[in-house]
Amino acid sequence: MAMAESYGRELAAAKKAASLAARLCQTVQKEILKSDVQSKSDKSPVTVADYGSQALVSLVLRKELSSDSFSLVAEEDSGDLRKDGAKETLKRITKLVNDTLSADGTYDISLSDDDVLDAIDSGKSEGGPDGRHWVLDPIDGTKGFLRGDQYAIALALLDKGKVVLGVLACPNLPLTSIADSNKNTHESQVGCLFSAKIGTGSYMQSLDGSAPTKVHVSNVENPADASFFESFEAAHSLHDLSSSIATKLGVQAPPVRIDSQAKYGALARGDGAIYLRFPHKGYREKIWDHAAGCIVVTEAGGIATDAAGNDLDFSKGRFLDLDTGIIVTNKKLMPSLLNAVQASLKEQAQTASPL
Ligand SMILES: Nc1ncnc2c1ncn2[C@@H]1O[C@H](COP(=O)(O)OS(=O)(=O)O)[C@@H](OP(=O)(O)O)[C@H]1O
Ligand SMILES: [Mg+2]
Ligand SMILES: [Mg+2]
Ligand SMILES: [Mg+2]
Repeated sequence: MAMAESYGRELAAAKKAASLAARLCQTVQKEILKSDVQSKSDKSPVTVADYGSQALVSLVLRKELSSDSFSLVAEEDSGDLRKDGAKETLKRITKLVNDTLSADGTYDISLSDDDVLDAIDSGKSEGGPDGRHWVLDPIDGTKGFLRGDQYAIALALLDKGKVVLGVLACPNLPLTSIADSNKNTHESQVGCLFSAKIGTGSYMQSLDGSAPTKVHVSNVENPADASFFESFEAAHSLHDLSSSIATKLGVQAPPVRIDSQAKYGALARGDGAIYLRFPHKGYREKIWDHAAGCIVVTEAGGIATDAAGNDLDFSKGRFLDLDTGIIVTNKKLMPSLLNAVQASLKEQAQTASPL
């Protein structure tokens, strides 16, 4: 087709789905009970809110778009919920989903436990380079969520392997900049919804429903004035490597540690200028941890690449196939950031003890 796709209906559906999921997560975060936390086979935490959020997003997307070719690549699956002993947890998830739907009032439906399991399992797609695939992280930053800190509901759409739209709901992110966080965290209202569609820019609105306003990455050119974000969890990124890169680049300010793809949202509106993510060797990045964040930042005028400067490739299935790490910044800082990254990686390789 010669005419460019507009993806308007899809973006509206994605915003609706992520906002409803955010509401469910907020309900759970208010009353987090220890018993709500399950441990997946890889020992990472998963809560009733992760499952509930995934079920809700899947349901809303299918209701809003009623397409036969629905494909969803999502983090969670129902395996653990189908086990003996998970009945109560499943009931709680079903109730959370139904309560959220009925409070919203758009859809006059009530889901059974089986409907919820099926909705969760609609996220088993493998993605890939052909056709359209939704990509969902029902809660990104589950550890942050459990601490009462930052987390995000991250939803994106791939079309022929490219991210064409993304939304990030960040229920605990202040509407005003977190750069000067000591100053205003107490007064500032929280709950941001970022959204981006290819070729049309990035927007932010309040999760409570204000009008969207356009956001832009920081235009800092001098690294001395730049601040950078990295994962809160040291296990998720090599903090020593980031600090060596920052020193080489001439960054003065200490890193701002923040959970989840809220980092991409904060960067897209210029709260900080650089996001560095260097997982431990052997960790494979998943597409749902970056797809939405990536388009929110690039449509705000930024760039996200791997440590070699290559664009992130979301067309390879559930994993991102990349060289070493992910770096995100504005266009002016990228060349010097890439140099500093390469130099630090080289040093690291030289000092690593030979086998
Ligand atoms: N070892 C390791 N290395 C790198 N990344 C990992 C690792 N373990 C987990 N994860 C993924 O990190 C996601 C959380 O995002 P962040 O690291 O940005 O935030 S946080 O500070 O850790 O909360 C987190 O996403 P969620 O599981 O959705 O919370 C994981 O996909
Ligand atoms: Mg997880
Ligand atoms: Mg995640
Ligand atoms: Mg998650």
